[in-house]
Formats: sequence, C-alpha cells, structure tokens
Amino acid sequence: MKIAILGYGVVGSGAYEVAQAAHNIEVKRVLYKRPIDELGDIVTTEYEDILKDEEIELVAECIGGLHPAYEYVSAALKSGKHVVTPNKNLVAAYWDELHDLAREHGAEFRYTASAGGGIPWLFNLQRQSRSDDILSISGIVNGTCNYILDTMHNEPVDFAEILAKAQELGYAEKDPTADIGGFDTQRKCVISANLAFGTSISEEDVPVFGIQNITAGDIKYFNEHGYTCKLLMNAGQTETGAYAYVEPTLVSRGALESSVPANNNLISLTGNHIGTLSFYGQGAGKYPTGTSVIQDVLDIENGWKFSDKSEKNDVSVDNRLEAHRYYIRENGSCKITGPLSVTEAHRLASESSDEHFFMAGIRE
Ligand SMILES: NC(=O)C1=CN([C@@H]2O[C@H](COP(=O)(O)OP(=O)(O)OC[C@H]3O[C@@H](n4cnc5c(N)ncnc54)[C@H](OP(=O)(O)O)[C@@H]3O)[C@@H](O)[C@H]2O)C=CC1
Ligand SMILES: N[C@@H](CC=O)C(=O)O
Repeated sequence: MKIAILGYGVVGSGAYEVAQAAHNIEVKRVLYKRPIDELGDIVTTEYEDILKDEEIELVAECIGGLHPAYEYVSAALKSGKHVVTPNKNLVAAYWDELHDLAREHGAEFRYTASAGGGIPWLFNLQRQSRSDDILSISGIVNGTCNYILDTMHNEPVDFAEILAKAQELGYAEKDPTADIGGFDTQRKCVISANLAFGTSISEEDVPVFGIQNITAGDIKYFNEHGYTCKLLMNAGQTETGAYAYVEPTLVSRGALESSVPANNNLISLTGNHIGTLSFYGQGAGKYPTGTSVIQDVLDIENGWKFSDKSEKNDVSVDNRLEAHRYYIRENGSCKITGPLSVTEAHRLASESSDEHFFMAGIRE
C-alpha cells in the first residue's frame, strides 16, 4: 500500500522510520513545510500532490492541532483515501463528522495512537465492545503528566524544570498547557468513552482539573500518608446515562496505577463479561506513537474492519452522583473532605479565588 505522511515532527518522523521496516507499505509522499535532506524528492509542500495522487490509498495525518488537519483529513476521506491519525484534538472535536465522512466514502478512519500512544488501547477497547457491554474505563493516559508526577514523588524537582525535560523528550504537546491542564486527558477520555459506550459525548461534557498547581508540599503530604498522585480519566455507565471526568487522584501504594513510572500509561476497561482488562506501556514518544500509527496502517492494509455502528446511544453525562473524598489545598491550608460529588468538587475549584488552588480525588 502506498501512503503519505503529513508532518515530520516527533510522530511523523517516528512513523516514517517504523514504516521502513514494515512489509507492504511504501511512504510515497511526506508533506512538510520545507525540504528534508534525507528524504529527497518524496517531500512536498503541496497537499494537492497527495490528494490528487490516485496511487496513494492512505493518509497518515501527523501535523496535530485542528487546522489545517481537519481540512486535510476531510478532503482525504471525501476522495476515498483511508486516514490514520494520532491527533486527539481533531478526533475528539470532529467525532461524528469524520466518522460519517469515512462511512459515506467507504474509507477507514483509525486513530489508535490518539489515546495511549504506543498502547493498542483503543484497538482493544473497540474489539472488546463488539461482544461485551463496557461498564467503565479509567486510567493514566498522559505520558507527560505521569513523567512529572512520578519524578516529583521520587526526587525534589522543580515543576517547570521537569516539564521542560518532558518537552525535550518529545512527550509534551506543542502547547504543554494541554498536558498539565488535563485537556489532553479530557480528549482521550472523550474518544475512549465514545468507543466504549457507542456514543458521541464531547469535551464540554467532561469536567477537567489538571496538575499545574501541584507543589512539592502536596507530594510530601501524599508520600507521608501512603498515597501516590496520578492524573486519571474516568468514565462509566450509570442507570441514567454516564459519568465522565478528569482529575488528579490519590491512589494507595498497592494500586496498579501507583507503580506506573515515567512516560508510561495504564488504562483499564471493565466489561460485563470480560471483567477488568488493563493495558500498560509507553503513552508518548516518537517510536511508541509512530509504531501505533503504522499498526493502524497495517490493519487497514490487511483489510481488518471494525463495524462502525452508525446508530448512536444518546448518553448524557451527569457527575452529580459520583462522589468520593477529596484532598483540597486552598489559601495555604489543606484538608481532606468528606464524600463530595464530582460536580460539587469541580464547582469549588472553578469558583475558588485562590489561583494556586489544588485538589485531588481520593480513590477508596
Ligand atoms: N508526541 C507524542 O508523543 C504524541 C503525539 N500525539 C499527537 O500527534 C500529533 C503530532 O504530534 P507531534 O509529532 O508530537 O508534534 P510535532 O510538533 O513534533 O510535529 C508536527 C509536525 O507537523 C509539521 N506541520 C505543522 N503544520 C504543517 C503543515 N501545514 N504542513 C506540513 N507540516 C506541518 C510541523 O512542522 P514545524 O515543526 O516546522 O512546525 C511538525 O514537523 C499531535 O496531534 C499530537 O497530539 C499523539 C500521541 C503521542
Ligand atoms: N502529550 C501527550 C502525547 C501523547 O498523546 C502525552 O504526554 O501523553
């Protein structure tokens, strides 16, 4: 299969290199803003060169962001080309539209790398959902935040310094606010929940609280009380719809999540029949993510199709009945609350006048 890769940054260059070792794939074109010496004349600055090339059956969009990624991906699907992307911004924001376009034009639209980086999480979630009722999903899905929190738990480091290191290692988003503010995790939660529950919730449905205000003092308190702090996504079915939220969470030292080091992710699903399945591995970085992109390409090349259900479950998110205790630090003093609903805790966070406010849910 002849393919084109759009963008040649961390993931695009990783995908290109991994593709060299994959049988049956030829990278015919790479779209980039300027020449790339080692790639020679396969590089183009004109997307039309790719779109109009009938030999190119698949476009791997690795530019990131919403525009022009959206325009490029839509045009590829409309012309019947398959699309693979690690771009969670795009997938979460245009969920219905891009799936509809793919279905209308008989193209495959796959985005395994958009949540879990190198882990075949979405692939297996979708696979499991064919024969099971997925009751809940949860986990660590941001490599940058896990790298920061893991390092802070183990050594006295400055937050800004360790974030800069995560950027240097290629884990962070172009604007790392997306990582530390929890928005990247929120998008991955949207994508995972939509696949799990066959629905189309959006980013606005998922309240988010990030880790940008965590301090060495908070971590010291957690270490002394036997807790590890992780940024988790959570979503599940309820009798009336679903809950879904993202927040720093204190887990006990014995919990699986507690021992997840560096840029790794740990993501779990609980199905009615299968019980709980957990997936672990590198959630960010050039080769893990590049590999995941090329695995999707190979699945399409092999003719593997997931039946994309066109009928949707209309699920509404309500976090009012989802309650647990919280660690809250406000205006310099910290406390452990009694059970608070997620709705109430996130309201407190958004209404606090303390710009350094921090909270973390406590998993019992
Ligand atoms: N890094 C990671 O570990 C992971 C990233 N992702 C996702 O993968 C996507 C790519 O991320 P990443 O590779 O890290 O980002 P990078 O910024 O490293 O790469 C993006 C590349 O696209 C190029 N580019 C931007 N706009 C255009 C354009 N209009 N035409 C041609 N090239 C363009 C950029 O060029 P220039 O540098 O010159 O601006 C850059 O080379 C994002 O959606 C990200 O969220 C998903 C999982 C993991
Ligand atoms: N910035 C993201 C990259 C992968 O999705 C992360 O740190 O997980």
